[in-house]
Amino acid sequence: MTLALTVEALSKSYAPGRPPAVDSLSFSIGRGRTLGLLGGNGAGKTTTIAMLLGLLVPSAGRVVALGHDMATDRFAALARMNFSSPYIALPHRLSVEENLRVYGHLYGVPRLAARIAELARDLELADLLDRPAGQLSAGQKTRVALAKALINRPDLLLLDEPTASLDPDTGDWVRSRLEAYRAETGCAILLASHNMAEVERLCDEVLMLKQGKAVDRGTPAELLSRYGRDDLEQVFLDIARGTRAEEALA
Ligand SMILES: Nc1ncnc2c1ncn2[C@@H]1O[C@H](COP(=O)(O)OP(=O)(O)OP(=O)(O)O)[C@@H](O)[C@H]1O
Repeated sequence: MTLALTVEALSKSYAPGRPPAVDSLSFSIGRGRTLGLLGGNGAGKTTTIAMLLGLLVPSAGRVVALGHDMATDRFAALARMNFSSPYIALPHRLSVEENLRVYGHLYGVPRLAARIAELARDLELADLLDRPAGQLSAGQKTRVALAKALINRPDLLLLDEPTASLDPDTGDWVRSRLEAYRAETGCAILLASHNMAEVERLCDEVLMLKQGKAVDRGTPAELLSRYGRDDLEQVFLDIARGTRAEEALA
């Protein structure tokens, strides 16, 4: 399998004397595959994604994205990566189209007007293109964030809570768009999510994080069988409450 992302013993300490936010994390994602990064609040998911994007400097470890070492060669990888996070606001006064144009230029997208038209059609954004980004509803903003995340046709997509604050129907629609994009392009996806049904649907493999450490991993089916549970929500609770993961790994 060709690997899109390899992470080796990645760690981040924000302050000396405090436990690391991410503690010697290792995993890989193959082309066309989706890895779910799961963990409770403060488990280290956002910190991990920020290091993968080069926004935070790791305290230790190595990241190789799309064949490029992020410590020495990150701009070559970043051109073929993208991300979506509900915590990063789009410039408010710019219209949706202006936002997409700015990001398209940042990523050096060829034939940008045609790409924006294609995204507007695929993501049903045509009616929003003239609207200032700051005036959109949370759900509309999430759709624009998805357009921004796909603008450069990434081969590696890092998604932090891509369907947070969406109603079930719109959330389902976003998941379908992601599945279609992955099938069409072979894009690899890292998905941090608190939505267990979403993780079961989209992820080939799941990594469970607790206090910055990987405490369990496997396909959704393997985790269900290992914990003797019917759904990932119950597995998540077992791990979060700390009763079963250690036994399962023993
Ligand atoms: N800029 C920062 N400075 C200091 N500590 C930080 C900083 N950002 C995050 N942390 C700490 O690092 C730990 C991991 O936080 P992180 O945001 O990565 O978790 P998360 O899994 O994304 O959580 P959530 O699900 O709540 O978004 C937490 O203890 C948090 O308080």
